[in-house]
Amino acid sequence: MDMDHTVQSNEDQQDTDLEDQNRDQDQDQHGFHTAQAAVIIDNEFQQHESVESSGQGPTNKSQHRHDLSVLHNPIPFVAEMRKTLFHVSHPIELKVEEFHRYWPYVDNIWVRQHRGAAAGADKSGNKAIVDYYGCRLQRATYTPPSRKDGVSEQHDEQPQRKRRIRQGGTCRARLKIFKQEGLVACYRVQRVGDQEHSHDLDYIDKLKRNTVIMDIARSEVMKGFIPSSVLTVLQEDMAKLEAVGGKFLTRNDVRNASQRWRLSYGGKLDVHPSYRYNTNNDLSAGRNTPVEQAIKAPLSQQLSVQSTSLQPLPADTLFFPTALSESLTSHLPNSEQPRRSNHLPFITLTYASSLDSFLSLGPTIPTPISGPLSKAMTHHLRANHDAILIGVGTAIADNPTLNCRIAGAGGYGGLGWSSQPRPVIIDPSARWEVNYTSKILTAARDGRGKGPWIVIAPGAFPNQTQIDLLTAHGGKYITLSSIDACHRFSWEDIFQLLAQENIKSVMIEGGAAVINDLLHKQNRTLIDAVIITLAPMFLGGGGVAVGLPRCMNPETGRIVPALRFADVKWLPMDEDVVMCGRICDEAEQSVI
Ligand SMILES: NC(=O)C1=CN([C@@H]2O[C@H](COP(=O)(O)OP(=O)(O)OC[C@H]3O[C@@H](n4cnc5c(N)ncnc54)[C@H](OP(=O)(O)O)[C@@H]3O)[C@@H](O)[C@H]2O)C=CC1
Ligand SMILES: Nc1nc(O)c(N)c(N[C@@H]2O[C@H](COP(=O)(O)O)[C@@H](O)[C@H]2O)n1
Repeated sequence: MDMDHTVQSNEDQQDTDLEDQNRDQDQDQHGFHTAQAAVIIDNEFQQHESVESSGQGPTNKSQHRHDLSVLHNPIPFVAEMRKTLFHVSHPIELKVEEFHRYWPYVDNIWVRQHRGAAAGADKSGNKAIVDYYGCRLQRATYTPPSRKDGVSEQHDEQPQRKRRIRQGGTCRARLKIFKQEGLVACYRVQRVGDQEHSHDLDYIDKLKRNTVIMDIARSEVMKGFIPSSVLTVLQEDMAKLEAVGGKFLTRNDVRNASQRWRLSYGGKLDVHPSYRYNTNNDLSAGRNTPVEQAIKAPLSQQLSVQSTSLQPLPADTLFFPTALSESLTSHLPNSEQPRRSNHLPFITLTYASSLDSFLSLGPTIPTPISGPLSKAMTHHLRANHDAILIGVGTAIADNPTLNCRIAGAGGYGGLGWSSQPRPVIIDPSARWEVNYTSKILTAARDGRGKGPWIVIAPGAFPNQTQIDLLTAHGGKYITLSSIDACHRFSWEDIFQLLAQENIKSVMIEGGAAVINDLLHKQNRTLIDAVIITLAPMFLGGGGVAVGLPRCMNPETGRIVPALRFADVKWLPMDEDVVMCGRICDEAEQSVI
């Protein structure tokens, strides 16, 4: 790794890691002591100086990235995000926009130490840099300058603050962040070394507040409100405040966050209106300040306007009940059940069928079969597999997205590409004309899915535009050389190829040719689980059907069922029913 230059982080320059202890007693009615306030320039304030107005009066307009709306309409899963980015127990890929959205919630934990250039560039020549971070508690204990005769060396004329010195050098947790440019730009956050934090998240939240909390506090005070009343309002919904990291927010924090603004603001501060209304304690009775006049709209109205800047879950987000997901666990890749092969990925065969065993009305007619709940179940399955595989017939017929749209997956409230499976398309002749508008690429571009891998045979030559397009979206063509005289890959070779690409589980979605081939006697031993949705409908003749050839017992000459599943569970899902099962062993099958 080439570390060619060192950059001192903002946090390092600004963070004194000292907290005020004794300014509570001697404060004026505005919640701070003017003389003391002049001494202390808060580091968070400096960080956000650029966004604060230099104007003298309070403002009703949000000039902060984070204001009260962030607290009332938090970004989805914010508490989980903070935990994830505290532990970083596995590498996390984040979209650039996501990184900038989430990082301010954890910038009290991690302090940037230095920056380097990551080795090389990707095939498109896109450069990458790498930033190294350490836990805030990694730095040495800070000792303030010694005092002579009770007078500070730095601010002889100023009264002294009582300061708490935190013990440094106690935590060795470190991480690095690769910042990769390109069409699908990505920040990869991963741990350096194997040292865990020596403390929990609360511990660091108690020591230092993150940027979001300080922004919220500052933005409310800058509307002209007394810091202590702002604190009360922020603490009204402790669960929400805790979720964003503000469990230990103090009145001093609120004062510190707004210190510079208050010094430049000559006017009178007022009690926060929500404080007054909620406590039924009209502290500002009889006053009708300009600030109060300016903020006539109910808080809920102010919030609904501001919340447009937040990112709600996409409209197509799906939810799957926990109780049902627990019922499926026994047939999912991480179950205790031994797998068929240890060197191949866990293989789940899944599809939705009508009562007459059709997958669609016709080879080129996309056909909704699953109801809303079983559709959500399919996406739950997608979330639980590393890859999702289809034949090229399905890619051409359906122009599918092949992503996971369950709440909590990457792009649906989750971090980066978490729970997003890798789409794999078996296309020996490279006949799928993937283009910029293909849904699968649109999803990859939007960070709602991964770029597809297309498995082709030697002699298939996708054009250079398609190759470049796939690469730019994080996908690729993979040539599988072992193809038989009928231009077919063996399924074992396909799964081996995916295992080499570090795929540990594959969900086979269809279409009919793929399903029928895999259910065939010679291939079914590769399947670990079968999850089939049955919908209450007949599609009628002409559909694309799942079926097996007639089967005869060679010893008796009698016709027997072609296949019966074992370890079966039927799960009703609204109007549909889902069957989970496994393939019986050969011996068990012959008993049928
Ligand atoms: N209801 C449901 O759950 C689902 C429904 N569907 C429906 O299924 C239909 C599509 O099914 P279908 O037409 O059978 O197409 P498939 O999606 O099964 O694709 C079949 C093609 O994939 C390639 N292929 C498959 N297996 C292999 C192999 N082992 N080696 C090499 N190539 C292979 C072949 O391409 P080539 O011909 O180029 O050699 C083959 O013709 C669509 O109508 C779709 O809507 C699809 C998925 C799920
Ligand atoms: N589970 C299920 N139920 C249905 O009713 C279906 N039609 C399918 N089809 C499969 O899902 C793909 C579409 O996925 P996106 O919604 O575009 O992500 C389609 O291509 C089939 O593989 N599946």
